[in-house]
Amino acid sequence: MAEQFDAIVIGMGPGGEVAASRLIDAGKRVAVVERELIGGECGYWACIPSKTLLRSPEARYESRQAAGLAEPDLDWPALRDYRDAMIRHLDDHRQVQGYEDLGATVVKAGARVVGREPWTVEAGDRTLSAEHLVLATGSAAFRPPIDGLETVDPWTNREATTLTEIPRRAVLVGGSAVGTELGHFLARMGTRVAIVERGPRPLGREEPRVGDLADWHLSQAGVDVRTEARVEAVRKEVGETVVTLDDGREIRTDVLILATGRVPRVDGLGLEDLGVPVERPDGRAGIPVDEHCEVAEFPRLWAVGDVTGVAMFTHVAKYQGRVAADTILGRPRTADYTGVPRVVFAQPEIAAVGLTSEQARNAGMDVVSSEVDLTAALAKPWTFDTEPAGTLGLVADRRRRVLVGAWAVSPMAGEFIHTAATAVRAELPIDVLLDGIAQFPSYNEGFLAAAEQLDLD
Ligand SMILES: Cc1cc2nc3c(=O)[nH]c(=O)nc-3n(C[C@H](O)[C@H](O)[C@H](O)COP(=O)(O)OP(=O)(O)OC[C@H]3O[C@@H](n4cnc5c(N)ncnc54)[C@H](O)[C@@H]3O)c2cc1C
Ligand SMILES: NC(=O)c1ccc[n+]([C@@H]2O[C@H](COP(=O)([O-])OP(=O)(O)OC[C@H]3O[C@@H](n4cnc5c(N)ncnc54)[C@H](O)[C@@H]3O)[C@@H](O)[C@H]2O)c1
Repeated sequence: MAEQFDAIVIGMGPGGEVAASRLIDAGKRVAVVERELIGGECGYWACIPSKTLLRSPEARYESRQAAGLAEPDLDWPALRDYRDAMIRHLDDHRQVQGYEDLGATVVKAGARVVGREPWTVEAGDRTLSAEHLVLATGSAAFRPPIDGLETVDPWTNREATTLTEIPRRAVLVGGSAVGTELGHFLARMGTRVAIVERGPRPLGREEPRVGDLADWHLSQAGVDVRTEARVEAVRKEVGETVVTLDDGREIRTDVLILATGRVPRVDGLGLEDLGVPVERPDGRAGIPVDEHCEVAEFPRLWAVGDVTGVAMFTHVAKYQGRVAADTILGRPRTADYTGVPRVVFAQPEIAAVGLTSEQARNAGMDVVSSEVDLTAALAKPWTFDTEPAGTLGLVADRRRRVLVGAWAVSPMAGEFIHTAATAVRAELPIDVLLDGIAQFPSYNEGFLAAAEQLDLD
């Protein structure tokens, strides 16, 4: 006999947690099913450990840039211990207890969907059924077809973010967000790092200028960035791994790290048997959802987070969790992704929002763009760093006189990009930006400087 609920949530990463919490708060009977750890990839093997690890080498480097400061020592065992505390020593019993205390049923097992009307799920030795089913199963590291890959025990984000010793040498395959962040971390910790990226520059989805600046800063950190290069084969030799590139060159390393993207986790969920699509209209993997995060033609089936393939960020997973839960609760919300910030926690931070110039042109806009060297335009970089760097760019639609995109490669870019995120989302008239009064001295003043460079007439 199935246990009855108002809603079942499969997968308790940030997307599932937000959806479940909102439904529980509203008094719904909720079952949550998690096969690993409540908190998901983000909490244990992605955002939390990576940002914790990045902070200490970043602060050490920043101390070199602040006048009159001596560089502090970095105590790796202490940083590692703090990282372990931040990932709760890979133990979620408090989270399980927390949800049970709130009245939810927690099932720690892999879930499989076996029926609809009502949605029926098997998890471990239990059968659960509910009117609403929320799929929040996230994504897993993509393993590219490389000869010999499995013979060299490659790391994914999981081994990299829970590392216990700093490797002497590392080759990162892929130079996007994961490759750039791990590249900075390892290089600043003393690892000899190479990044092998098949595209012409790192961070290929961003404005080309952003990729070029990312490349420059990685090189400054000592990373050997190889672009338009692919790893063809890898093999083990005594005590090391040999990486062969498509041009025949070889790199010798201690660890090979895959940073080649992620695939939505849909395997084993039983969705195909029920006819639920697991491919988006553009052919990419992911459960296609409408603007309420509901799966078309499958009423009361919802999907949130990485499994939707919309944008693989924790803040998007959480947003979709809010949209789906509120819609389930009878307060329909429509998801809008125009103002999603994209921050790579490199040094300095790399942040973007909205469209690139090319995307804006492809959308038929009358595109104007501008770029300012923040060190030439502002006082803040100089009060902050003795050897400052910082660049900010804007993309605007001349016809509507609104900002449609922005990017920055600068200290604190991950914070001040939110000014642009709000402007893009709200279609704030550029004239308001031009009449803006930002705090002096701040990086935010850069938006006025860059807006004044836009050729709007
Ligand atoms: C190295 C790295 C760093 C990152 N840093 C950032 C960052 O700084 N900021 C940011 O916004 N994003 C970051 N991301 C992306 C972020 O981690 C993801 O976007 C986020 O975790 C997605 O949340 P989610 O809830 O969709 O899925 P997940 O966090 O993947 O959680 C899904 C959960 O579902 C469970 N599950 C899967 N299948 C089943 C099943 N059949 N039955 C039961 N349970 C199941 C899994 O065990 C997992 O706990 C990073 C990613 C990586 C790899
Ligand atoms: N700070 C953050 O918000 C943050 C941090 C890390 C990851 N993430 C998210 O996690 C997801 C995964 O990130 P990611 O960097 O792993 O993936 P990605 O999909 O962003 O990029 C993968 C990169 O690997 C390259 N690549 C793929 N196969 C290759 C091959 N065989 N040889 C050489 N290069 C190859 C691609 O060209 C691309 O540049 C992304 O959606 C990202 O936004 C976010």
